Amino acid sequence: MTTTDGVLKVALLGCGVVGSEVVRLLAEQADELAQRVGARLELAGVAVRRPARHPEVPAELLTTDAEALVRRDDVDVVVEVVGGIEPVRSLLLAALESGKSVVSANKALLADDGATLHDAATRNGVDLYYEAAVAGAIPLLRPLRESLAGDRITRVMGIVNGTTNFILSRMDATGAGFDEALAEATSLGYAEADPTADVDGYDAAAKAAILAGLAFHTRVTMSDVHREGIGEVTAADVASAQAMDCTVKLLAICERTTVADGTESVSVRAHPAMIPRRHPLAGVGDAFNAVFVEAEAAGSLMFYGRGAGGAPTASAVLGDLVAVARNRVSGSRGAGESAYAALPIRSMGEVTTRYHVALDVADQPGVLAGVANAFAEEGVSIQTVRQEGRGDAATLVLVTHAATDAALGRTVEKLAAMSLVGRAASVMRVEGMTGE
Ligand SMILES: NC(=O)C1=CN([C@@H]2O[C@H](COP(=O)(O)OP(=O)(O)OC[C@H]3O[C@@H](n4cnc5c(N)ncnc54)[C@H](O)[C@@H]3O)[C@@H](O)[C@H]2O)C=CC1
Ligand SMILES: N[C@@H](CC=O)C(=O)O
Ligand code: NA
Repeated sequence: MTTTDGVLKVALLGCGVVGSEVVRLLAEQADELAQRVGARLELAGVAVRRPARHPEVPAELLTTDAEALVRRDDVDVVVEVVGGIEPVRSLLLAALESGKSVVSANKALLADDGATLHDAATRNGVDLYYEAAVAGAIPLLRPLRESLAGDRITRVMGIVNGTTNFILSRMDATGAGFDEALAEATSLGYAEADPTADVDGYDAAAKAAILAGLAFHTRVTMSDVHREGIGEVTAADVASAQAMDCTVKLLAICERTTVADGTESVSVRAHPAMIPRRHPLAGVGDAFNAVFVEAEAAGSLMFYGRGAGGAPTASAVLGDLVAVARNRVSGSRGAGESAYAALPIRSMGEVTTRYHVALDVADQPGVLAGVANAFAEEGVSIQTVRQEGRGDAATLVLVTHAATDAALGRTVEKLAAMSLVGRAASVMRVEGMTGE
């Protein structure tokens, strides 16, 4: 569909942190956006739950009937900044089925059931864009989908959750415990009233699923992602990381693995890990995000910036809105989903990782041999070992070479069952270290 009267009508669903900034930027930049698109972008309506709470929006645009709004014939593009699965999935499907293009910031929905939405977009010849859903303002999905479409991406690793990065940065800088750092994140407005999705890693896992799908041309959903949050990260873990010149980050890691017979699979995970301080991701502080992309021809690329917040996220939403609006003006559509590779998902147990293990041990002859034996029995090779303290307060700190996550997990279980070994003071994966 092309615009006939030089105007494209936009239905906005949701007017919270992000939506209110979309409204502001659309109004403030109306003339420039019209020049860039070749048509004026006008709000057809703004669906909210409580109209009285939105004095910033002209009253005649506000509605509580999102369904009627997305079905209106005069609407060209639906912008969704509500969040969650339902009723949003049904609303966006209705929009796509009735020929509207969709811009969304909703990683939870895209990671849960992006395939259904993509299918509807393709069937109806319209666009589905969601740059804001991963790493907010940082242009990342379009580079994966377009700029790197001629290359072969092998790995995507990054910090994609601002709230947890702020918490871990505070724990690292001040020695604060998790609860104290979370309270500070809440008081500064980074963490939401219910920070579960951030703290428990759901937000990072959803973003990892979206990144893996785009990077490897395959379908990945939330249920394919191995997820661990940062709720268990202790001040002792952070101190342990510091002792080996590392810091703790919540990482999203998407990898393509090729085995000897040429068979390929992908692994997708989001979990806390220690990374060396010299690694570029270690220097990403506060609520910032950064993502490393490794591609065969391009080599390593790093994307850095604000992954959260109203204005930065609205920037990405408006970028998508301009892109889909331009397509409508020219009567075209952008690249749709590319999932031809249909790669199998590698289970976490098969993924190759490295562990840092700090054990409270009795400082007695034979302890080190017993510990080394537990690793050897599982075929896990130790890279470094050092002892901190003496007597009852002795701690053995080991860093392994790469081994399967399953073998490392079994090793830790064996260690925990040994009589001369007390509690494991810290067990954490290590990423970004050079060497095997
Ligand atoms: N806040 C951030 O920094 C970022 C947010 N996002 C995503 O953007 C989306 C919106 O996030 P926020 O603006 O932070 O959330 P928010 O909670 O501030 O705003 C959501 C708005 O949607 C409204 N709403 C809820 N159900 C509705 C319904 N059925 N019909 C109409 N309106 C409804 C709510 O009243 C609220 O005003 C989410 O998908 C979120 O994951 C993505 C990147 C960053
Ligand atoms: N809650 C998210 C916001 C953006 O996706 C975060 O903290 O990064
Ligand atoms: Na982005």
